[in-house]
Amino acid sequence: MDCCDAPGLMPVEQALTQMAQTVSAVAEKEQCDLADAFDRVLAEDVASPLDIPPFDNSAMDGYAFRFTDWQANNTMPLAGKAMAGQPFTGDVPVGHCVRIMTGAKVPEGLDTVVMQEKAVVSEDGANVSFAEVKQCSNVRYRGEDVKAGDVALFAGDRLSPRHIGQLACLGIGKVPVCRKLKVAIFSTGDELKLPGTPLSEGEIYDSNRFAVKAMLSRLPIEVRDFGVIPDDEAQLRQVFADADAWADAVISSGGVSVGDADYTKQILDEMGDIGFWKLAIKPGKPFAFGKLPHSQFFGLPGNPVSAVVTCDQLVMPTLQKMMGWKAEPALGFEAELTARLKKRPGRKDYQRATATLVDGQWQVAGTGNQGSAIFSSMISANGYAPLAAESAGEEAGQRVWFEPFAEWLK
Ligand SMILES: Nc1nc2c(c(=O)[nH]1)N[C@H]1C(S)=C(S)[C@@H](COP(=O)(O)OP(=O)(O)OC[C@H]3O[C@@H](n4cnc5c(N)ncnc54)[C@H](O)[C@@H]3O)O[C@H]1N2
Ligand code: MOO
Repeated sequence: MDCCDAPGLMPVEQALTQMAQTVSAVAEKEQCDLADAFDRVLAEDVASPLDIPPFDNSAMDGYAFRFTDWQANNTMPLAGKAMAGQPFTGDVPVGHCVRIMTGAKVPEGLDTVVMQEKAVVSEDGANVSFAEVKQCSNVRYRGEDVKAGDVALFAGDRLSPRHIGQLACLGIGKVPVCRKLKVAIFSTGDELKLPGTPLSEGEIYDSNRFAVKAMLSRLPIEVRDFGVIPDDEAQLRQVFADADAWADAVISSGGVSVGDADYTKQILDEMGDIGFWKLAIKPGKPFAFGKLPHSQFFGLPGNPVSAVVTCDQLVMPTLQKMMGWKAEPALGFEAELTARLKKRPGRKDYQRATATLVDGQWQVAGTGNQGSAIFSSMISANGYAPLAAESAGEEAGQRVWFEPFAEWLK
């Protein structure tokens, strides 16, 4: 399908759908200690092995008794103590109350707890009176949070601190997780130098590999970095083969355009299948997706902003699916634009933008020069104002959609 004024270019949404349909989730599972499970992707539904809470317990520090005993006599002798972890043992005699702490098991047969602030203790400490009592108050019942057998967490959940807390509540020490995805990365280009080394004329620093590696490191992914590969067809072919033999996904940057040293397309064509090569996205039109003999291939454009934005918008959602992670769509909101955003119709444009809260209202402004080599446009931004392919720019005062940067860009 062509995209309006960008003939021959596939729309972003179509590309995302095609990629999602092409890839599948890693099949291998492993058992992981709870202590190491943070950030991993759950491979199976987890049903609770027990009721949570496992026993009726007190929600307050106070006194427990039978409501009917209190109705008979609102002053009751103390029969003993129930502490968290040290339950009251034996039977509570009729007409008696028990001193109880928050989290302590409510003794057998008792049904009501009154907080200590609402109790009056006799001078000798032997009796306690309660003026006002609501039946069954301040008791947390067995299974009221999660019942044994209920599915508490689902296959495809990425284990956040909240999920880790839930697994711990359930007493689960070993967690079934998906194997970590293996992703190989490399940059291509004779002009690229390692940061920290001096530049000769015509050279620049390799920024894409570092940015992409940092993004991948935010997810449960094993990254293998093949470094910078010069514009040499034979070397490039060897790296493609080595990366493919090891990885589930290979991500290169540079060499996907039409320049004399842009060998990537030719190699992918020979070794595997090209899914698509050009998209109606800005920045990042020459973005490649394809299949190598063993792995999926993503070819990021060389320009640094294009590389980061296409990795963020196209590669990361596809890797999420490969990781087995059933991720939610990105959150966003509408906000007022404070200055014009320039754009030509044709490609969906991920304008780097800053959202600011002014007098309780969100306002959005672009970050200036949106050139695909202007990396500083990423730095003052805290998200995107994505403009639809057909948009011819947006005026100040209009409301635009704003998407905060995903966790891996922060
Ligand atoms: N005749 C045409 N020329 C170009 C087109 C086109 O359609 N026709 N597309 C332009 C667009 S859009 C982009 S984006 C780039 C993509 O080019 P490549 O992916 O082939 O990348 P290179 O040519 O290797 O590099 C482009 C640019 O980016 C710099 N670069 C490359 N790798 C890195 C890196 N790892 N870190 C930092 N900077 C990098 C490189 O030095 C170039 O300046 O093509 C346009 N040209
Ligand atoms: O990918 Mo290019 O972003 O349009 O410079």
